[in-house]
Amino acid sequence: MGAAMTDTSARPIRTFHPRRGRMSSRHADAHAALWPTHGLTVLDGDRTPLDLPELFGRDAPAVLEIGFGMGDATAAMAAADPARNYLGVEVHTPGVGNLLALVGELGLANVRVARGDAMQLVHRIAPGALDAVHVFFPDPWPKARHHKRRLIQPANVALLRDRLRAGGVLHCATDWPEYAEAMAATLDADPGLRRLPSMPHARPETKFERRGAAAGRPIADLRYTRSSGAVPPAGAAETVVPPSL
Ligand SMILES: C[S@@+](CC[C@H](N)C(=O)[O-])C[C@H]1O[C@@H](n2cnc3c(N)ncnc32)[C@H](O)[C@@H]1O
Repeated sequence: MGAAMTDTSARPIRTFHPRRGRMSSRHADAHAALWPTHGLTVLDGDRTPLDLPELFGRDAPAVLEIGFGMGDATAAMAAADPARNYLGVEVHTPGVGNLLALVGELGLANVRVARGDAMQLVHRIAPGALDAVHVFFPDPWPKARHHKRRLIQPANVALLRDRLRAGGVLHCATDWPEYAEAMAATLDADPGLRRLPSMPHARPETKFERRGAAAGRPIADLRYTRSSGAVPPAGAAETVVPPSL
């Protein structure tokens, strides 16, 4: 690939908690074996276009999963859906190692694993290139002063919608009722998205879903499709962290 295109103009607001974590030897072995062929490092500000058919070695409908955690649901979905390519992106290193281990153990040829900030990666994906985007149990950031860190907010939704093909699906799930309401309001307000009936069984249960359900929290699945009509260009602007943070 040619020289990297970078945008260093803005420092992004982070949607994730910095978390420590070490890879187990199973994760480290999988990382050593599979990262060169199945891994992708996401660098802040890198705007080099990502060629999805080149990344997967084949041209097939592509699903992006943002914040896959330990990757069990990603691996299960990819195994059950070999005709589509699955690109998972996560910042948590043990999760990256775990998904790579599952890729090796299950022999998944249709999975690629990106490490870094998902919204940085999304900028590198061409408009209309994705068949689906999955955002399962994103960090709820319950305190009002942290709501700006939530992944599902208007500028991010506009960017994700722009990367979907017409008819492509944005599927979000949360166990946090107040975030579910805010998500629905944001997604309903996007001019290029149309709500679909909820289909909770359209995905496997995730680790964080199990935790939420065990704590008695209700699970909300919100599915939207990108309309085929013209939509305003994505408000791809990244916001800047105020100096006080
Ligand atoms: C609450 S966990 C849910 C994990 C998994 N989807 C599940 O349901 O078990 C949210 C995950 O999203 C990841 N995450 C949050 N913001 C992210 C971002 N901008 N890019 C990549 N991963 C992100 C976090 O590291 C965390 O692992």
